[in-house]
Amino acid sequence: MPRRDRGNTVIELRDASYGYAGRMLLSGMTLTLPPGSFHFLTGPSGAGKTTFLKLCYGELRPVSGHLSAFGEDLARLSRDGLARMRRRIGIVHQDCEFLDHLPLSENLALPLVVAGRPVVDDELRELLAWVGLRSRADAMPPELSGGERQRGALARAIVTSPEIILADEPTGNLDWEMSQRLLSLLIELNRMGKTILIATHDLNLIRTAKAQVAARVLRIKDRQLQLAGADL
Ligand SMILES: Nc1ncnc2c1ncn2[C@@H]1O[C@H](COP(=O)(O)OP(=O)(O)OP(=O)(O)O)[C@@H](O)[C@H]1O
Repeated sequence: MPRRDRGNTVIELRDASYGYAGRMLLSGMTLTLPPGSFHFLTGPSGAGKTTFLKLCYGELRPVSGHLSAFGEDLARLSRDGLARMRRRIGIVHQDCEFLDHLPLSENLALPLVVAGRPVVDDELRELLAWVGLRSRADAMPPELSGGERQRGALARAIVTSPEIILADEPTGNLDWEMSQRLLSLLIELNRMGKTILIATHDLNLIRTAKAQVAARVLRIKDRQLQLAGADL
């Protein structure tokens, strides 16, 4: 199926708003995420970071305004169209849930199976090695440490080669060394051309990233999405 990208936006919002049960949470959001860009999303707990990511991957739809992904208006996408769009997005969820009765390697293969794509063992092994989990392929998820789970979740998010990675507090429960390790994987993905958006509270992580990559910081404040200044 031909893709109708405009080529210069991965995610675009124009005056988009969202609220739960009639209570406005995010309003008047206007933003363009170009391909290959690197953004952080910050804001106090409860500000709406997870909600914003859910809007970006079509789990939620704006109550007003416009949101498009890869040039396609989410409001006009059919179920199939939405499923196709989601395959182009890798999501690292805050709780990085796995199916506990399947070994890590099979958890990683699941998105490929769901997408009807072949599972190539060598490629899975290579991906596991890239996130430093080569020796954990047969481990069951409950046996994994917090850092191993987060790296496993990142591997699972990118196994289908998505164009953008949305990560929700990917270093939330990690020590500083492991946070830096995860960040360096995300930076490497960005250097390969992937668009990255990371929700985080961790200002040290943002400072460390900004020393290595042209990262910009989005902040949710007073229900508005703002581009933060250079003061972080
Ligand atoms: N399904 C829902 N129904 C009603 N309210 C919700 C729902 N999901 C989230 N909220 C509320 O919306 C607000 C924003 O939640 P969200 O999880 O997006 O914030 P966040 O910035 O990611 O928070 P944190 O940093 O604590 O993870 C919170 O007040 C939350 O209670």
